Amino acid sequence: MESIGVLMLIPMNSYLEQELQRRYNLFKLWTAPQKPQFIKEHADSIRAVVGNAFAGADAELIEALPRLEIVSSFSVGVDKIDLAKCREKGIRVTYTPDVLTEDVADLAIGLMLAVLRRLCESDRYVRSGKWKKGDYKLTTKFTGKTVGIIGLGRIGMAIAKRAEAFNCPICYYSRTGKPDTEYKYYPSVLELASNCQILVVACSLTAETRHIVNREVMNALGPKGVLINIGRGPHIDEPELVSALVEGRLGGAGLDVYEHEPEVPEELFGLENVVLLPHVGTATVETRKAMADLVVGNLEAHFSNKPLLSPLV
Ligand SMILES: O=CC(=O)O
Repeated sequence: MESIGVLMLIPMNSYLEQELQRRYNLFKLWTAPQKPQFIKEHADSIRAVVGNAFAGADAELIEALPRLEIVSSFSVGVDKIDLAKCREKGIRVTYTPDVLTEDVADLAIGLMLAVLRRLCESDRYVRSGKWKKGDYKLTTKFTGKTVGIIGLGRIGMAIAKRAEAFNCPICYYSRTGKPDTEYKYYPSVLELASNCQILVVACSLTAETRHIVNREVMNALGPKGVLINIGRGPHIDEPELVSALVEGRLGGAGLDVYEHEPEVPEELFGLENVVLLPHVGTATVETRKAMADLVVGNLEAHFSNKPLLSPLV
């Protein structure tokens, strides 16, 4: 039987790579010196693409792979995949929801604590020997702060549950109110930002949610407000974020994602009210293995004509 060709776009997880290699004819795009040439050469055998939060199947790649049947993303965010094109061509799309929800929500709470209690800055204070010359200054309490969540999906809800344990009142914005929660709903992000102390971006990135946090929203959050982003960089107007922080119009920020990763605006490096992480929301050994198993499980299901485990398209 002809072995099934699977194209992996970038290196993402060695266990996933191994498992794919055991089952399929795995093409690793990043190893090719001439990528377009490589795709052309193997287009006749590639039936699946595996991407992630950084690299997905765009229209050009989809057009270049006439036998493509499925895109299986090693991520919950699918903004790098041309979903409309996949629908149009009958290409299935799977992703990795649920298995990563806890890690991302944990990290969001970690960022809130890190920014308000200045955890990273105080760690630097100890390491640099400054403690010997005097105590670190007072910080801000987290327990009881009002947390506003943009997007009350799986991850948004998991953040809300965790923040509730810190006695934080919860409010949220989403396209429509959720009848099954008692959290306070605001019909606009501006109203949400005006009524919370910590604003968290937890929605998916679409044309509608790009720059959902703009200058006006940051001004509404204000000089004591804290912005947390565990969604995608383009949710926030980044140059506006930099000026709001530099000018003191925003109280602080905890960021796991950026508009042009891995580029991070250098103006942020010297700010003690900012915590910067390198897009690690799902980056634990346990969760990455569960994500890898789901990618492989979806491909196996597809190629044995069984129902997909986590289909999106
Ligand atoms: O950013 C991570 C993901 O989308 O899974």
